[in-house]
Amino acid sequence: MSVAGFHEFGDGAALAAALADYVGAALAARVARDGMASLAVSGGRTPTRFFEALSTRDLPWSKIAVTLVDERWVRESSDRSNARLVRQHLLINRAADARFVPLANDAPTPEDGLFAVNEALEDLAWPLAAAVLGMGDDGHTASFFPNGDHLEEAIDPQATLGLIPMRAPNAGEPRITLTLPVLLGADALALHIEGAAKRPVLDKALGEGPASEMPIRAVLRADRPLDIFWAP
Ligand SMILES: O=C1O[C@H](COP(=O)(O)O)[C@@H](O)[C@H](O)[C@H]1O
Repeated sequence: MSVAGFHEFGDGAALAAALADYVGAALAARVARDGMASLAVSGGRTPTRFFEALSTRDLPWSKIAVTLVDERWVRESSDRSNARLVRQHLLINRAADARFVPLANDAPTPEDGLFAVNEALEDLAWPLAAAVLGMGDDGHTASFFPNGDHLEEAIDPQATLGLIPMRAPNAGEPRITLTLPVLLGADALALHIEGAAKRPVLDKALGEGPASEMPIRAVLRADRPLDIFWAP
């Protein structure tokens, strides 16, 4: 286990400010070194406050590209779209100058759209400067779902594909997700968890058991530093 820091906050606002500082520092360092930087963020319900805090940070946003760690294969008009969340809550204020590379397109399935998404991702500065993961109540992260049809490939530390479709009983719609090695390659890797109900889920994930049962374990057990940001 390689948790570099467990950062606990009294509320989501304090967490959002600290996580924005953490991600902002990683982005600024990469732009200073390479002239450009990439950030991959999670969707779902949790990141809204963090996105809004990050959007106000004084960063060289025109040199920063934002993408997602995973996406539901829905149109951006759907309120299930992670891209929609990013556009509404992150690509605003100062961050409106950032370039956004979504993980979904108009193709009918993730398999049909995969090639075009991969092509778009090629333009990003790799490895990621920062990746921010979330965690679902079932212990999934990104779209690494229990019983996912491509879970084994997605969480293989030696995975050769960087992006993979995923279908799972509890995933809702078909998904697309960055794979474990791409996420672990980020300069800064954060796990953002909010809500008292998720604390026992995290504690269970930190215990013994297979990663297939709680795929977040693949990240928690990886041989690289991970910073956990938690608030009740
Ligand atoms: O479906 C997803 O869920 C997870 C967790 O979301 P939350 O609503 O419990 O915060 C999220 O990290 C992932 O990006 C998203 O696609």
